[in-house]
Amino acid sequence: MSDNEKPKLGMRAPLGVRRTVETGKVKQSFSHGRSNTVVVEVKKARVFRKPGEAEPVVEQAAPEPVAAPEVVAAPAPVAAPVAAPAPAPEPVAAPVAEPVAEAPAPVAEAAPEAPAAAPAFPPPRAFTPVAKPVPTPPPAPAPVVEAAPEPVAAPEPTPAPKPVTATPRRAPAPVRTPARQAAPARNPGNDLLSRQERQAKLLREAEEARMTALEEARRREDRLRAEAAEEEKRRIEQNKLAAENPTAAPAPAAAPAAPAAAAAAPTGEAAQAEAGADGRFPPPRRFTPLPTAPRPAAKPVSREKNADERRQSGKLTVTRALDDGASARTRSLAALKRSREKAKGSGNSGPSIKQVRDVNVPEAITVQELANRMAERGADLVKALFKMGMPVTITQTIDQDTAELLVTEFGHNINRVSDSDIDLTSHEEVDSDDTQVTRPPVVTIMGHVDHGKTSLLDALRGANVASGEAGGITQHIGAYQVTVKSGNKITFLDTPGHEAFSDMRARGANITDIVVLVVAGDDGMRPQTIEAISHVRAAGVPMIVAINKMDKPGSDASKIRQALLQYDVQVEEMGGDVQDVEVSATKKTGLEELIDKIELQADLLELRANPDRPAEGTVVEATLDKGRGAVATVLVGRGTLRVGDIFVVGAESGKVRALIDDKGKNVKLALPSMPVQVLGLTGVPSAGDPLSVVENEARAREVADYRASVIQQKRTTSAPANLETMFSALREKQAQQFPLVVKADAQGSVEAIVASLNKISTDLIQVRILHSGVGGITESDVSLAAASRAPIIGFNVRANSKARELATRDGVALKYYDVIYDLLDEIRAAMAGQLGPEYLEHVVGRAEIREVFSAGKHGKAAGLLVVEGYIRQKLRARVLRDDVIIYNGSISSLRRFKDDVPEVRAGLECGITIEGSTDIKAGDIVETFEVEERERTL
Ligand SMILES: Nc1nc2c(ncn2[C@@H]2O[C@H](COP(=O)(O)OP(=O)(O)OP(=O)(O)O)[C@@H](O)[C@H]2O)c(=O)[nH]1
Repeated sequence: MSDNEKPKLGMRAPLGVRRTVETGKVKQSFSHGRSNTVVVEVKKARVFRKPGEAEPVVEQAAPEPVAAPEVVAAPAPVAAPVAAPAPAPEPVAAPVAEPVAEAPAPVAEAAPEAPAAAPAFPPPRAFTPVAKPVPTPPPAPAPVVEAAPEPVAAPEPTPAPKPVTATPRRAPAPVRTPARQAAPARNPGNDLLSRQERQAKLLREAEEARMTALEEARRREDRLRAEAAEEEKRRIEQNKLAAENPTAAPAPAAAPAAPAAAAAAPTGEAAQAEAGADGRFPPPRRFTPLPTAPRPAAKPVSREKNADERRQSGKLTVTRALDDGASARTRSLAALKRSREKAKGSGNSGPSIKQVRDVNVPEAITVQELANRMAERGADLVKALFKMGMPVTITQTIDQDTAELLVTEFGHNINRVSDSDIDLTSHEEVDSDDTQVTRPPVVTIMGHVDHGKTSLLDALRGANVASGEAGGITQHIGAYQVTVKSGNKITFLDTPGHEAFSDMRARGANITDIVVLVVAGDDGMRPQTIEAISHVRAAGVPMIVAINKMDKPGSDASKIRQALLQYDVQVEEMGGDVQDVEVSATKKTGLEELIDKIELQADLLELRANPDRPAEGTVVEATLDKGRGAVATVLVGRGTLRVGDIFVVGAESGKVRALIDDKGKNVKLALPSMPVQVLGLTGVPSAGDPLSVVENEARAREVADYRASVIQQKRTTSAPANLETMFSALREKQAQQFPLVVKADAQGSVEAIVASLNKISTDLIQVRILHSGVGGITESDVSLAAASRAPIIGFNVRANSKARELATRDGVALKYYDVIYDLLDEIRAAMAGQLGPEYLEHVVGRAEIREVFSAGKHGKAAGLLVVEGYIRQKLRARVLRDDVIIYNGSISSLRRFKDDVPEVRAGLECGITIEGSTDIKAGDIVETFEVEERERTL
């Protein structure tokens, strides 16, 4: 047919509308049970043919659908055989304005990865998978295209393209035509079904291939790890060898490692390994990086894996949160209980062997403490005691004998301990004569208040302490050492003269060698002079009488000497053996004579002590210093006290931190008879407490603890009940309480104040000391006082700022004193004020009832004869029958011969009515009395 030849009408293909699109749904199955349904459209290429041209038969290449993103991720090798089915039945120039046309590029890229496919089929020029996913689910067009090679991966023979060009093709296909035309299926339904089956099969196979690849990757990783471990091991061995034999060449040892390292490591590291292998320097320590394992698809999920995933993803889901809980789960309570029971069971499994103990039992011990020492249950001991007929509680104290019964009952051994076993006994030791040297005498100045003790001591030591004392009276024991003209030393203790300091005086007398009794020549014997004489006598120490103030015009020494005789003190001038001396502290007369007499007395006493032994002494005074803590003034008795010595003092212990002498100088040591301030105590001891240096801190603590326990026991143990204590307790209950908190600057002051306050107490009101102590007033003192609404007494101490604030807030009265008698006077007045005024009854008249009448609504009227005093209207009256009061009230009316009278005197008769209906009879006595209100004094 020539070109000019026009087509004939009859040969033309009939016109018609044919379906150009085939649609169907494909269900995709993915890992983890996921699936996706994709609507697949199969577009048929529209081919324009010339009339009479035969329709080409092209079979549709299989792999249209597949839009799964998962599949995209599949490793490359899987795609190998993919390109195979690509050959387009028609060499169609791709550029079509449809997304389908973009497909060729990725396909072409995939091709080199599938060399196997290359020789089998010629490379496709334009493979257009005609699958166009209708976006029911999300997949975008791009992944679809990329996915193309993957599903085709299966070496599926079916899609093998048949070059089914039954009719000769026209060479230049019109550009507008689609890439190829899918062959119209003879039976579209069957075709669709078979395609879906194929699709499913392909997917399955792709999944299998992926799993195989993952498995391979895992094996490879394991192999690499094993190699790395082996290499590391080899390297360590090699290093060890090199260390053992440094001369040996490291090269041969390293050699085998090199290739492995090279294989495992990236190129740079491989080079280093080689360098190490040639022996010039030891191979560097290297860690072979391990490839990270790809995420396994469908493995049983382990907890570790979950943790990894959580770490990596950083996403929190409900499942993960729940998993978290599971991973953090600890042992259940039941498991814990079981394990405990098991442990208990195992503990009881063998026959338990009772441990026999040696139990230290003191003279008195609480049941609880004994149980602790025996390692037995307290309840068992109580039960045992109950069986013995002793119903005691666990906190009660039992004696040593009862304790022994219990100890033996429970199969232990008793070890009876007495106080002396724990406490120090060194004070009982006597130093041998050859170790002793002469020591200075300790002289205590005693006497009544204001008789000039401090002034005399001032005069002796050349200082002026008296002027600095509050109120001019001594309130502490001052301790001083004076070097006299002869070069000898004398230690003086100044005691307070006020009556409150009786204990201090007693203490002074007890630790002294000689007492100087100061009596003012112008005043004579006074109460505290007499008390001092008693103390001296009780202490059994010699006395020297110093008659002071002899410069004063009214002073009479002979009068004093005579007065002393009354108290059995016979001075030399009166033919006795007590030395006496006339002095004037202000004029400094008679001082030499006094010193001479002290030295003479000291010589007679032959005072000696061993300085080369652990020191022993007595606390003269103790205070709590703000900066230095507890400070004790100690008079060394024997031995030498040194800085660094460990000591026990009363119930306190410590280590000597510093020693300060009476002039305020730091000294290294204190010899016998020397008074020193000791720093380094754990607490404030009591004045009079003994101080002993011990070998070590443990011993010091042991003794201090023991002494503290004894004090505690004394305080808490109640006195045995008897009638006397019962009544006194009853009296105390009836009496009003006057609570107080006492704080003072020194232990002796506290003691004196508390003793004096207790003396003020009467049957009606009693001082109750809530707390007393040394040191400033603190918040805890205020809190304590506030609880009982008690005032706080500060003697030579003040409250700190916080305590002041607290006191203002809680309304606690802070009372400061520096003179003890001011303190006592004020407290006395306050106590009297709390009691209120007192009422005194004065009986003013007595009358005898002669007759009794009824007085209607006024009660009863009585005819009386006044026998004593007078009877007045409105006076208070009592009716007595046989000396027993049967009525107490007042007289409402008083008449004489029917006339109201204000008063009837003794010897006259009268009539009275008394308030209330009282059974009065003839013969009863009416007593009238007046009540006087008087201010109370204590
Ligand atoms: N004229 C005269 N006055 C003296 C003499 N000695 C002391 N005084 C005075 O007596 C007063 C009391 O003296 P102190 O030394 O404080 O008396 P004290 O015995 O120490 O008193 P307390 O410390 O309270 O026990 C002071 O005013 C002294 O000046 C003296 O020898 N002659």
